[in-house]
Amino acid sequence: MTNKSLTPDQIRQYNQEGYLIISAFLNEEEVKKLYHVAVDDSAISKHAINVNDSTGKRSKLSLWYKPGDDVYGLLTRSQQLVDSVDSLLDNPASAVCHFHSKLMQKEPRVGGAWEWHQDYGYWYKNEFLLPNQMMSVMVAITDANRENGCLQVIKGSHKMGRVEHGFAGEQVGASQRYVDLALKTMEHVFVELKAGDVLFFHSNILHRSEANLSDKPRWSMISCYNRQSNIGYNESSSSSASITPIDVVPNDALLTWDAAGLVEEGAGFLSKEADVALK
Ligand SMILES: O=C(O)CCC(=O)C(=O)O
Ligand SMILES: [Fe+2]
Repeated sequence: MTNKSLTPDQIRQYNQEGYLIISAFLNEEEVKKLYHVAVDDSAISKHAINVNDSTGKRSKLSLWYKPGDDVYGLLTRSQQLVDSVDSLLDNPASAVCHFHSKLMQKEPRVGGAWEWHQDYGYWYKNEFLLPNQMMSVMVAITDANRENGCLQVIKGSHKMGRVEHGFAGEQVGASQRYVDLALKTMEHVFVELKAGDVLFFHSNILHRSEANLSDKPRWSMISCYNRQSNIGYNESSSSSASITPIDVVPNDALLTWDAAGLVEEGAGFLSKEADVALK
């Protein structure tokens, strides 16, 4: 990680398009550490939730609320990541908080698709009122491309505001009618990332991903951020986490601190039954 602030141009681009890619956000050593810890992490595999797509293909994800002193937490809490988020979220007077993080494990030939949705389509159900104060950050742990099911976005669709969501198999998806209308005038972008690249995206941007039909895994970590000023009134599992300012750590913590995988007790893993948005 470097110590570079986002430029006014990058901030403008995020506001205009609803997403921003920063290439090589992590250096090679950082990616390697993250990857090796992730694939060996027994807490991650033990708490993995299977989510089927509409064709029955299975995606695995592990989700936790409290960013700790493990490698993921140190990345989520790093000065560079938190400062970048701070410069993109609305209401700079209020502190940046962590809503939840998840490790997305799209295994070769198994990893399923994600339907078109807005993350705020879920989070609205948690009764957060202010979508401009929420965002997701995807860190590519492996390369992500068309072959292994990279994320796709509809550029500028965050400006539509929240779209109606309903069930699509086990997942919650955005109204197909509104997706179709958006695609008439807005660009459909495949967000291909190299391991170590980071994608910042607005809580209301429409996004999806295809199944992984390749023989390469597609692993990524997604951290979701919120402002302290944005209360999730129906957010019990993390009631305090999402409005507790992040305990920021230096950028070099990821490499220099003695950090490994997730600690079972501290993280507060999600079980499928417990989540209002997955139900
Ligand atoms: O990992 C992906 O391809 C998309 C996952 C996603 O959008 C989500 O979990 O909200
Ligand atoms: Fe999403």
